[in-house]
Amino acid sequence: MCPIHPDCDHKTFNSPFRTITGICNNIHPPGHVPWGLPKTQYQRALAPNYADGVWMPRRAKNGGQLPLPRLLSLLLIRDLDVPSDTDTTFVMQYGQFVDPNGSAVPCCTEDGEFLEENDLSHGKCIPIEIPKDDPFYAKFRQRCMQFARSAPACRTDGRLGHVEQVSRMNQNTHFLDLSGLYGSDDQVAGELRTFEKGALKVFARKGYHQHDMDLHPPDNDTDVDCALSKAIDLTLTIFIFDACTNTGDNRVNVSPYMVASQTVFLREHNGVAELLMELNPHWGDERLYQEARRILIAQMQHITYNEFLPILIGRDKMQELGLLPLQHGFSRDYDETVNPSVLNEFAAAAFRFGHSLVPGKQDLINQRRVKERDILLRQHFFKTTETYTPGNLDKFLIALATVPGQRVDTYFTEEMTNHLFEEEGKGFGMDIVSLNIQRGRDHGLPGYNSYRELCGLSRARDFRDFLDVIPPRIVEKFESMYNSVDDVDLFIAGVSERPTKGAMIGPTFQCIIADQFLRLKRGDRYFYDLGGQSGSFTEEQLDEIRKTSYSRIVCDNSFVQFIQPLFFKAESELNPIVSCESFDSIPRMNLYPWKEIENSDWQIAEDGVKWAQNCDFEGHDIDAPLNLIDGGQCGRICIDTPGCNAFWSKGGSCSIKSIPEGFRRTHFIGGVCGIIPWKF
Ligand code: HEM
Repeated sequence: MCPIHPDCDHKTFNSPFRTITGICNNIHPPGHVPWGLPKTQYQRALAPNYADGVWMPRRAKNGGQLPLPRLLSLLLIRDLDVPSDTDTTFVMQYGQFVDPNGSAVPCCTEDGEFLEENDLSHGKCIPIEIPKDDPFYAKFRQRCMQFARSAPACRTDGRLGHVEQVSRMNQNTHFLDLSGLYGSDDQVAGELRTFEKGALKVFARKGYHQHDMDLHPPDNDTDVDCALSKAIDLTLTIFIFDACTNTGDNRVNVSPYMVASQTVFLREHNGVAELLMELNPHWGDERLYQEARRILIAQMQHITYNEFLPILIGRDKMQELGLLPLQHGFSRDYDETVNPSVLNEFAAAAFRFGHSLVPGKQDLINQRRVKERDILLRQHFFKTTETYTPGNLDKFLIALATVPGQRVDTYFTEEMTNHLFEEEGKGFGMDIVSLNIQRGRDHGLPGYNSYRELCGLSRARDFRDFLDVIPPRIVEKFESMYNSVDDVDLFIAGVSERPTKGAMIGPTFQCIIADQFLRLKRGDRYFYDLGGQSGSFTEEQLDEIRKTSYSRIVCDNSFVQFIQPLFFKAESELNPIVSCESFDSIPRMNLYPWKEIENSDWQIAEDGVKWAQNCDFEGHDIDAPLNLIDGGQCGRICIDTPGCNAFWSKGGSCSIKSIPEGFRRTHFIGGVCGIIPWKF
């Protein structure tokens, strides 16, 4: 049975707060599946290419087999350290963090052989064949690498036809909404909350500065295989039976770097909720939680578009698509016809560029910038124990800002290509490159050549036509492996492209990723800098949000004392290491614009906006929308006129362009900007 999604009611639609599941973000016709909800299908940039037109993985153009993914990986991928001159390891880590997006199906025998056909009757397996003479796996006698097909999604159009996927991993909403921190369904979201003072649950350590030592609470009930903890801190071993942390998304446990980068957001949420309570003692838990969540999501979106994307896709591309954040005022970019859902090409290929950046070791670097030690990735997949040792989280954070990042290329660490998710004592794991290539075929992604055309490059007729963006030594190998230029897999060709000027990635991945982030902006009615919406901030609030940087979040939520203002960029003359106390260099958001005037008539109900039944307002002569003010009063709100000189009055007009004496500027429900008499 396909899930039935409730239609959106008026109240939720007009709430200043986005829902946990993403429902009500888009306007959608009754009966249609709303866009961007958890466990709904990816959308596609190009129609799929399945061997049978429905679900069979893609085959070569001549109907034959495509080259074995592991052979491609062996031939094309090397483990070489190619550090970036300009960027830090954090670019990699943040990518994994924003990536907007079951039980394991056994597809191989315990001994690494293929299961009998009969045992594969569930049809979910397309295990990856390992060549007999594989230079690595042969010594372990492995011929079969686990690979379960992604689950088919219920099609949102309710029609029969080719299969669309709902990823095994992507249980989140499609939006950039920190669902990894807050959860994507109401039950999980509830489990993560304390229901007191708007706070999220933490594993609190006593005796330290408040929040600075809080960690994600341990989770003993997770479906990922987290190793038993041997936490060094004795007080911890009492509580932690299992080293998994409980968050909105289990993937946070994948490595200590990932845990460290998310923990600061957890602490930031609780810090913001606490400050909001000081400013607005009359707010209850729900209001504090929702407001803090709204601010946190805005901060994350700002960091993504202001700090991360310009490095990844380049400023020119951002400029071309109008993706660079505004310096002042509101954006008007929301377009209800834009589907924000994640593109299949993005999830199954392009955004996996990050796997090329993953370092083989994760470092612990202290405040004096001295490396204390490093840990090998293969020993730390899903083992977050290291982050529980006091002081280590700060050391991982400093390492993320200090160790040069890798480049996007065909150099991948062996930790990912031979030892991915290695179990203790086995000596081998899986190969991410093989998985990614196989995943693209599983999802029926057309070959690289089709995406070249989509992205404005010429459609290749001959392998030599790839030379415009791919180095000759790789093109030669493609030619030796693939029968036709149309057969080349998107993932492997994408990471092989030379980066576009000013970007980290080549033109094809750049085009797919840029399109995705355009959709995530234009298709999100709650995007942080959007004006005129129920979820809009006031201009003053927005100015504060724009001060956010990842460095400030780290400074405020860890013991890190010195950092460069641009966390994603290596330390340099223009980006020198400064004290966290230096608010000129690393500005801090001020929450004062969230202070609400206290007057019973104006209070916002706990659950957001409380609308009255009718609003019949006589004699309106200006084009300000009629609105119902909380408490049931009928009035008029001018929506963000330039300079925020809007005016609300019970019976007057809305045409006043400057703030008259005796009035002050404030914000109303839903973040609409206006002015009110001082006496309020
Ligand atoms: C320690 C680091 C990482 C590990 C161990 C890891 C591992 C994995 C694995 C095993 C998969 C599923 C492969 C499959 O069966 O199809 C996956 C998917 C993916 N990874 Fe990573 N990854 C890491 C870092 C990253 C980074 C840095 C990025 C991006 C910058 C990234 C982006 C993605 C995306 C977009 C997917 C597809 C998700 C989906 O289908 O919903 N990963 N990763």
